[in-house]
Amino acid sequence: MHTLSPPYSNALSYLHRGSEPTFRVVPTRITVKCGYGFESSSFSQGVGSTRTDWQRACAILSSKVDSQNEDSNPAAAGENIAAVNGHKSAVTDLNLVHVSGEKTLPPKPLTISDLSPAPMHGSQLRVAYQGVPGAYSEAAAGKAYPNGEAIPCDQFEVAFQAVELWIADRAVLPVENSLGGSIHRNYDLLLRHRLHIVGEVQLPVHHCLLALPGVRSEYLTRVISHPQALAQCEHTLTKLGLNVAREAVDDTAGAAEFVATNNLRDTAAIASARAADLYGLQILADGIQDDPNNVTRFVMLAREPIIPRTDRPFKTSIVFAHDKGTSVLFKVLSAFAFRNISLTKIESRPHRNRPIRIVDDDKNEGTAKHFEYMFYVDFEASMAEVRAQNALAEVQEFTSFLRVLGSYPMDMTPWSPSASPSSRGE
Ligand SMILES: O=C(O)C(=O)C[C@]1(C(=O)O)C=C[C@@H](O)C=C1
Repeated sequence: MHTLSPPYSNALSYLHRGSEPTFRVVPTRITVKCGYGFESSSFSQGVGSTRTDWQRACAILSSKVDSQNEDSNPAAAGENIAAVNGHKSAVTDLNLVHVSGEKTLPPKPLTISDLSPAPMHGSQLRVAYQGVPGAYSEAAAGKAYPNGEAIPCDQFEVAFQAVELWIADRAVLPVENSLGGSIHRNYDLLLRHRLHIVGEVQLPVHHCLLALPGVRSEYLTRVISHPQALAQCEHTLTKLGLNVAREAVDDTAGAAEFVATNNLRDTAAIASARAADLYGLQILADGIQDDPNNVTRFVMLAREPIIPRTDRPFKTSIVFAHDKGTSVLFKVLSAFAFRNISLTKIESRPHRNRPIRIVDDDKNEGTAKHFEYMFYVDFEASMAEVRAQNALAEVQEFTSFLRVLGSYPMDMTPWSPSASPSSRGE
């Protein structure tokens, strides 16, 4: 028998926990060594049409750029660690932030000026997302936090760390798409990091084929985009006669920006209409996703969980494993079925610590090699409901590892699929 990790170890203690930190450390002394300056873009703010424009307007939290700076400044190598007022962060593997010129100073105690109220009453939430302006993740961050300040990050992991290091207050990250399936990387990162899911947003994703002005589709030898976007448009590209090379890049808007800045007349990008505007590209084809109802589900992550409620529909996300492998799956799922709790998602990922279980057969017939999994389940109930607490108590008995990733309001916004070309009079 094992115990649930806080704050779910005891349903009552969970219910009585504060939902948001009352105070937070303001990272005024944290700098992001990205070479672009340290202003971040706001959702309401235009970012210009070229990379240079938006580089001026925002910083990408980039581990890559930081390591380039390291090369040019050998004295700083090995010192690129996160710090607030000289207090080093526990996380040192990504060179996310660097405090310059303070190498010899001992850590200073935090003072009252390092603390300020959580950004709940007027001040802007800083929301990390992966990609560059024009990415769907930026739109999802805007839907989740309409008055938030968008902070682009070059990798999913950087977005997680931005929240852990108080550079951002929330991260908004994709977990699954209705056509392309799960974004496995984020499932793995949810387990590796200690952030809590505090909400979800579902974003209709409407893809366009973008190219430089004047380029015709006959000239194209390559289409580039995020692998999910390429998967979501696979059949339509073929129907359009675009049997050209398809190459994966980090994000859809990054693909558009790459075509524009490198003046590539033989390459098209799959990205949003907003990316076309931002990077000065023309739309060769509109609505090229294979299904008009193409939706990506994003989760909102925070350092603290929210208090679960029962006055609106809630979802709870858990991850579990068992020493004896998949044999417990049926028992675990029956704990929900028995209480009429619907599951909305089930996903399995390789068990990180023990991906294979070797079992020698008693009858000397050989050795079975079982793959081991972590199971991720989303169910439609709030942790404030007794039936959910009882179900988890039962799941706990059947599993050797169980963690509640979050209990959060379901996205119930009215369905509005992205506008099709015909509905826009084209
Ligand atoms: O590349 C982007 O624009 C993203 O925001 C990433 C992403 C994803 O990871 O699935 C988000 C939504 C779409 O499904 C396509 C790509």
